[in-house]
Amino acid sequence: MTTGTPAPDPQARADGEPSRIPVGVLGARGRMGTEVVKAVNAAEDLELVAMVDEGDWLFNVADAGAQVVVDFTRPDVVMDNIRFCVDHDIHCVVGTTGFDEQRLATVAEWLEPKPSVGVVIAPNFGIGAILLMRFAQEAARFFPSTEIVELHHPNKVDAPSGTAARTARLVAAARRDAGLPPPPDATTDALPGARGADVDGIAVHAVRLTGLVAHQEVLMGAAGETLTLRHDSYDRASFMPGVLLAVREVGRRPGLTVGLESFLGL
Ligand SMILES: NC(=O)C1=CN([C@@H]2O[C@H](COP(=O)(O)OP(=O)(O)OC[C@H]3O[C@@H](n4cnc5c(N)ncnc54)[C@H](OP(=O)(O)O)[C@@H]3O)[C@@H](O)[C@H]2O)C=CC1
Ligand SMILES: O=C(O)C1=N[C@H](C(=O)O)C[C@H](O)C1
Repeated sequence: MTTGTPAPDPQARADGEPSRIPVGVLGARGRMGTEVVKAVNAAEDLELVAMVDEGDWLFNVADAGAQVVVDFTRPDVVMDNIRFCVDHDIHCVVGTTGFDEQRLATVAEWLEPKPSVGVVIAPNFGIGAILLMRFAQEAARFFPSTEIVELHHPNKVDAPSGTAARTARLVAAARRDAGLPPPPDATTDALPGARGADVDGIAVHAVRLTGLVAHQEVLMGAAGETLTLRHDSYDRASFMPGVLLAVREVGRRPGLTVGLESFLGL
């Protein structure tokens, strides 16, 4: 340990005031973007410097000096946004869904020549949802049957949800690690779609319903018993503590981080 005068903070302001992290928001007029703008404005250590929506000039975030960009846009545009930010040495916190292994590998490749840039991609910033994924992973090996039901507001563009897809992959991996065979619940005669989508061998069912926000159940079954894990986001405010944590931490986590688990010490 060294003693004496601490090294100067490269972000410290000349007037001695604590510096604030300049943040840009992509998808700023959307359901999530609106909430992020409010949360950033309310945080004393963050400064909203750019709001970009469809049709706006993406260069605004670079021109405004954003050090961190938060992206809640759409699966079909998010890759271009990340590419732009990485190229301009801007850290990214990405909540937009639609990431498969191939997309994640592409982002990791873009980051290779940029050793100081961090990108966090998390399908869900809700603490309860992250814990549900962890609990499902833990329980997976004890139950031969597992299915997932995700329930969302009717304006959601993608199905199944990014959270459900990641939960299915995590559960499937835990089952494989434990040597479990695929769930034994095949149906010989089903209308197409009735048994949900197959994500890594796990059936995922998507409900869209006016009145809902974001909800997920993981159902597990063994002889004579079931376990149901459920999480409910009743308000998009539920995602904000996780988003702000990622904004504050991403600069200290270069490279690609998938999921917020490691930021929570999980
Ligand atoms: N990780 C998490 O915790 C969460 C993730 N999500 C995910 O976030 C994403 C957004 O969800 P939500 O806010 O409900 O969706 P919205 O449709 O309400 O918001 C998306 C916004 O992005 C805008 N947009 C479209 N293209 C661009 C672009 N090229 N540049 C900048 N902005 C653009 C849209 O504009 P326009 O409407 O004009 O097209 C819209 O304002 C989804 O993928 C969703 O699944 C949602 C909740 C939590
Ligand atoms: O679109 C949404 O609303 C949500 N999207 C994310 C997902 O697809 O998992 C997270 C949350 O479920 C809300």
